[in-house]
Amino acid sequence: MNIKNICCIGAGYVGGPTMAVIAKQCPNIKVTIVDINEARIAAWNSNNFDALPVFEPGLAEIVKETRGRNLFFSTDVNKAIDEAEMIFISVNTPTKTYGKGKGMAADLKYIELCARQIAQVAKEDKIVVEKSTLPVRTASAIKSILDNTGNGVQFQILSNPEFLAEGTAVQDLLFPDRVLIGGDTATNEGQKAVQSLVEIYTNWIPKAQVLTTNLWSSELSKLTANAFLAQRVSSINAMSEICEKTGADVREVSKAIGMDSRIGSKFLNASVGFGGSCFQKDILNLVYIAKSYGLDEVADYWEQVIIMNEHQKNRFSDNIVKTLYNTVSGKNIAFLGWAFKKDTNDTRESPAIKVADNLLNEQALISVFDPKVVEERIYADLEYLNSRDPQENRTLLSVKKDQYQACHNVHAVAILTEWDVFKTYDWQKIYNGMQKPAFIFDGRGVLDKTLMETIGFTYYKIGSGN
Ligand SMILES: NC(=O)C1=CN([C@@H]2O[C@H](COP(=O)(O)OP(=O)(O)OC[C@H]3O[C@@H](n4cnc5c(N)ncnc54)[C@H](O)[C@@H]3O)[C@@H](O)[C@H]2O)C=CC1
Ligand SMILES: O=C(O)[C@H]1O[C@H](OP(=O)(O)OP(=O)(O)OC[C@H]2O[C@@H](n3ccc(=O)[nH]c3=O)[C@H](O)[C@@H]2O)[C@H](O)[C@@H](O)[C@@H]1O
Repeated sequence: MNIKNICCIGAGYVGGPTMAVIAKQCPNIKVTIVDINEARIAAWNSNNFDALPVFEPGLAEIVKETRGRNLFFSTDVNKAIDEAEMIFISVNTPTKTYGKGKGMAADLKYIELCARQIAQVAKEDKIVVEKSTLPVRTASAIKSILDNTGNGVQFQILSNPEFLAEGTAVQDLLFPDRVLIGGDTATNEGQKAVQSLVEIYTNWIPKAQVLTTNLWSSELSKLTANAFLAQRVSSINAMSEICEKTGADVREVSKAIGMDSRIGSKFLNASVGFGGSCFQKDILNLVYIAKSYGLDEVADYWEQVIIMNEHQKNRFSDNIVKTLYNTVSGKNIAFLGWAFKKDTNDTRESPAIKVADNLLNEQALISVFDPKVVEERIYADLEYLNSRDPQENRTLLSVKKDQYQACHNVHAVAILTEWDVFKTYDWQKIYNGMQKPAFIFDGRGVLDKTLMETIGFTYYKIGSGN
């Protein structure tokens, strides 16, 4: 089946970039991205390309090229569903904050609402594609909702999880390691639906990299990939603590083990902890699934990845307090970076939030500078934790327009995100403006130790034992 009209429900970090790249690579397909969030759609439609809702290198150029040609953003969800032959569901699937599975299971209410809306609106056969990350076997729940409308419309469900990482989304979408498509292997219709999605991707991706599986393998592979990636970060972070006690350097250890081709060199950067909207959520979801099948040892094994990550964030703030003579009350600490990684404005589950919260509990005064994150986002992140009165957050923490303002007169600088630009700052100037002794706590290992110590800083680098 030659697809000509696609719709994507959810104009977020995944829906926006993913569909923009499909529109770019398939000029003959009309792609409409819909969302109930009017402000988000207005921002996608804005002519201020610096203010698109998602900042990703290269994305604004693609939106400029395709928007109005074959890429459209709209709040008219029903119309887009009605017109599309293939509907991607790319809505959020956060950790449940209520009821059964609270704090662990994925909240599928947005997915279910989409399925019900598709069921209600569709008058012709449709292919429904799970783009969101979902618990294994969700496709059967979606199918059950869609098949019980009684209007005779036939639906095929595909699983097509997204593996892009933020900050490199466009490159990841243009040159993915693989694309995964799961479908119904038992019927011809199921396999035809799989092929129609394969045909879309093979417009720019070599066929050998488009992998097809059954639905459940596809759904579970996404959770598995994120669990393995997060596990690597927790594993190297665990080693970073041993390095600090023993005089080893975690960067040397990473290099040494990464040269073993069985281990590989990627994803071995020790850090103040992993963040992002998905690693924690997806592992918690995996833990919940394992528990629900009575697989307690499996659940405990994966839960340890999260426990280690929490420990890494807490030990970073504990170390700041301990080094600053066991109290930070009334002391000024600059945060460079708030995003959960470089090259994104996304702050979801950023380790900076937890580290700030810990230090605010100790009555520190924090000034933050991040090249891409806006002030209100930072306050919203803190307010979400509900640790103190929102006004108190605004009194204790201020957001600065540049790095020199943020670091002026502070006792310590903490680096929370690995923005490349931090390396280019005039660190002598920063040192001159600070209280002495001047401390740097480099939670991402981005600065040069020798240079910092020559300037006069007392410099702590995560995972460095000397
Ligand atoms: N953020 C990332 O880098 C990645 C995320 N994922 C997965 O993709 C999914 C989406 O994630 P994000 O794009 O980050 O979420 P997001 O929160 O940025 O975007 C989701 C959008 O869906 C909209 N939405 C929710 N319910 C809707 C409905 N019924 N009708 C219309 N719009 C609706 C929301 O208003 C929101 O704009 C999640 O399952 C996530 O786990 C997968 C790979 C990467
Ligand atoms: O499902 C998702 O949402 C996505 O989750 C991650 O992508 P993302 O969270 O955008 O970014 P990563 O590059 O994976 O970084 C996640 C966190 O781990 C940290 N990290 C990563 C690598 C590393 O070596 N060390 C480290 O601390 C990063 O700083 C960041 O806080 C996966 O890499 C994507 O494949 C997946 O699609």
